[in-house]
Amino acid sequence: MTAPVVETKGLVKSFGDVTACAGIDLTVARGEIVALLGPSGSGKSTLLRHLNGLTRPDAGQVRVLGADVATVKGAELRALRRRVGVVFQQFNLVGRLTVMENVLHGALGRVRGPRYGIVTWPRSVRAEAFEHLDRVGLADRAYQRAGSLSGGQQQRVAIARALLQRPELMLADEPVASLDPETAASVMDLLVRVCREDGLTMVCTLHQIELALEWTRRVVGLRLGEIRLDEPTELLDAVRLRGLYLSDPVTVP
Ligand SMILES: Nc1ncnc2c1ncn2[C@@H]1O[C@H](COP(=O)(O)OP(=O)(O)OP(=O)(O)O)[C@@H](O)[C@H]1O
Repeated sequence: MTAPVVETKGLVKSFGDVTACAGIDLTVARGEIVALLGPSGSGKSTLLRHLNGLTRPDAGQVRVLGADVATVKGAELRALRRRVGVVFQQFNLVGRLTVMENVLHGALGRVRGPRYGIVTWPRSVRAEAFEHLDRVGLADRAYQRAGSLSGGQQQRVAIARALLQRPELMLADEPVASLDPETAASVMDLLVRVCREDGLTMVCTLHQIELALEWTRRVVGLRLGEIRLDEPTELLDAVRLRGLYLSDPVTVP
């Protein structure tokens, strides 16, 4: 059996007196497409940030692609981050640069030296970047300023940039929260499709129950920093998932 891509055991993380993760056990196998759902403040983003070493646990274990996130540092941490692509809610593109330059930034971890302008990148990397732009449907926008694109197009560029990293694990933190419903569905479709095509594992925080039900294979529901539900999507429905968002009896005034 191959080792899990993600394995947390008893993960605890607090910020002052707020406990964001209250002992999380989560195992994600290679190739799984997992949604993290739960109300605001339930710990979804904090859990996700542990998975590329942006946050370290106060207690418990976090293993990602074989690395121990509690202790990994220096070159080993950089190597882990190269293997983990991240897509953010706000796209995080450099708006004044072209679409192509933004995508090329995805290769910075494996192509040495500062790069100024597209032609300073090796031809093979440019070709690979162009392929990914084509996959996300934006080959014809390669030389346009990234800041001039719509939100949905910018997120497609961010996905192409993450793919150029050649990641094994894709993390997406509310990747469609800033988009209108139709665009959100098309970007989710793209994200899940490219992950499947490339055999990537994906963990994605979402606010929209319907998108999780339609596009992901497994839902992990968080509440107050704990996993309250972890099931294959096919066994779930919107009514059960909405239960995650209802107040706990103990917190009702
Ligand atoms: N860097 C930080 N400093 C202080 N508190 C933090 C920090 N990061 C998270 N928290 C707190 O930890 C709790 C969990 O936050 P987190 O962002 O993980 O929740 P979330 O489920 O992703 O919420 P949302 O859906 O609103 O993004 C919240 O109470 C939040 O205020």
